[in-house]
Amino acid sequence: MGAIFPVIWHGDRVHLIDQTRLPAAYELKEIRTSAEMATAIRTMIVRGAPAIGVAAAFGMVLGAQEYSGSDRASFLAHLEAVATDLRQTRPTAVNLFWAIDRMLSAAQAETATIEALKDHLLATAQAIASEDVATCQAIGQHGLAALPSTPEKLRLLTHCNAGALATAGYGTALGVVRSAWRANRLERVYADETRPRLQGAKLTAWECVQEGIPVTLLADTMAAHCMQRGMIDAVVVGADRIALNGDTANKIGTYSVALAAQAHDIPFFVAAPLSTIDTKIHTGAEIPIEERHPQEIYQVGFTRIAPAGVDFYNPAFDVTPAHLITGIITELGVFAPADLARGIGAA
Ligand SMILES: CSC[C@H]1O[C@H](OP(=O)(O)O)[C@H](O)[C@@H]1O
Repeated sequence: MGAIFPVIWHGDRVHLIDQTRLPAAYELKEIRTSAEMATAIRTMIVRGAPAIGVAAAFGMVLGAQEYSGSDRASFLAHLEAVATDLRQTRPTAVNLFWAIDRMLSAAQAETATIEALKDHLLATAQAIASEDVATCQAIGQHGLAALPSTPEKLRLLTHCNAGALATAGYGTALGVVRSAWRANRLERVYADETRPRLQGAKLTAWECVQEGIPVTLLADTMAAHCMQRGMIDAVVVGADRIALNGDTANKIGTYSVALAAQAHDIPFFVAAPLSTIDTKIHTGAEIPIEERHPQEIYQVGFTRIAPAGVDFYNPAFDVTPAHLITGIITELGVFAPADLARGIGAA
């Protein structure tokens, strides 16, 4: 298999890799309406912060296609309604809101006709996607330069899936992995399975196998043990929202990995595009944490693993405080958390 692109524009509709079917089956889900795109994001057919933003951008294009009138004001009102639906799909990944806002800004363009404006919206969504692939490749290169210089071939641990499937292509944390592999600087990836949705087992392991990258799958409880045994040289994870002080929201369990990395003096990197940095918030305490259905915890496949009468708590993300993060790898370069705001020109 060649490069992986989870969101593909196809004439007048979108084809999504159905990530709920991997690794058992590689299936494309056809999305023809903005409502179908909202459902696809909410049900994690497409997931991953940048990928959610790209999907929402094309959801706005589909929404524009659904308008058949000729009045600009009512067209813009229709787009705002579509944006509201898409905004309500998932609360944590700021890329979703960044992409929707960029599409609404594009809708303010002065064009001769509504049809020309629809074309402009499509071009904007396509730009968001192509820019994200280039951004991930830049993150990969900056991340490669930031990794420990020894050993020659590194053993990297990652959590969840911050790969091509979680972006427009190439990946953020897995973008660093891909760049290290292609530079002959990688021995193997240790992938946390990442309960409850198992993105590590189902998606990261799949991406590594597709690319021939040696990968060891770990139960989430094993990361600290592997660090204690000297099996891990560095940790690289993705992000869903980063505050200006560097506090980072990422998949649940990331904070635990960061604590273990600090305890064993192992570098812990966050890889994310600038579109993941929320310049409106100063600390991680302001990041909304999505809570998902308890069934994700009490059911594995078709098997219920907990008795009735049990309460559940299912936060999809946690916040790693900036002091546990060695560096934040962006397309502009790698920043210590304390330098992030100044580094991106937001100070
Ligand atoms: C490229 S960052 C992807 C980021 O999003 C994932 O969350 P989800 O699978 O729930 O969308 C996870 O936090 C990844 O690190």
